[in-house]
Amino acid sequence: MNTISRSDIMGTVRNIGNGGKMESDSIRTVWFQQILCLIYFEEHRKGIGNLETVERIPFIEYFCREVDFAERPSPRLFITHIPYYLVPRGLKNKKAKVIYIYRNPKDVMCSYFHFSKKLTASATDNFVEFMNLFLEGEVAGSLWFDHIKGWYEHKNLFNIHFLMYEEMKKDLRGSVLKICKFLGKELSEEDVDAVVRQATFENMKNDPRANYDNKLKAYFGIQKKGHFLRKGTIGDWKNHMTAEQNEKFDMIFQTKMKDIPLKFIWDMNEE
Ligand SMILES: Nc1ncnc2c1ncn2[C@@H]1O[C@H](COP(=O)(O)OS(=O)(=O)O)[C@@H](OP(=O)(O)O)[C@H]1O
Repeated sequence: MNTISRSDIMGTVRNIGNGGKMESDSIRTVWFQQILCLIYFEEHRKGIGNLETVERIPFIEYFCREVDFAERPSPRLFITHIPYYLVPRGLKNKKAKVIYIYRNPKDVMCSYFHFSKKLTASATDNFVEFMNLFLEGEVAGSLWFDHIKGWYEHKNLFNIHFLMYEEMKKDLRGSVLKICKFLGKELSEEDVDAVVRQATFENMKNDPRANYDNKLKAYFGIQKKGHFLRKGTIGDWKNHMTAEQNEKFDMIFQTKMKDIPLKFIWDMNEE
């Protein structure tokens, strides 16, 4: 896919070390996928039909052997975790819109740790080891810091909007309205209510079209217990990291992110 038409949207969610979403890339990724489906597809919003979100909005880089991107009807919506330098060149003409969803990297790391433990080929079940791998970029998706810095430092090449997972969590309705505004989508109050209701963690967790429970085995060979939608909170890192680990993480974060003026939220009570 080298060209992208005017109506194309890529989301990139960079929730986890492996996360990124081209507007349409890594909040978390699956959350944004659901929100876009609810915004764009009336039947999804109304609960008619059983198409899963990943069928409506495919990944650019995974599970796409059966997908002919060029033939997809407009609006062409995609999600991805890939770094800015690997995206289709056509995105750089700014005709397609990109929404980059990012999450505080301590929660990204913890979420990724639990996801990774479910993988048949899990790198490690040990959090300390995982943290070292994460901070060295030895995880799928490579180094979180490089991913977000790459997109941010090259933002002028794209028609891109950065959105924080934590903001979505604290004000889902306001975030849905921001997304609609950026995308030029006008929804009735009732439709916005329907989007927000079905995009909450609890409702999404119980929505087989959106929760990826069916996909864990099919896509990742995962047979272990647990759900893809695990906790969906802000600050779970406090349940994982020691004071010493936290200090180490903060020092690395401050060094690597010193020139990136994006806001981060680390705690549910933080404004
Ligand atoms: N609706 C909603 N509300 C709040 N949080 C949500 C929601 N949907 C998904 N999630 C959380 O997103 C985390 C998974 O991120 P990704 O979808 O980016 O994963 S992946 O990159 O596609 O593997 C994972 O985070 P953790 O729960 O902390 O593990 C999901 O629970």
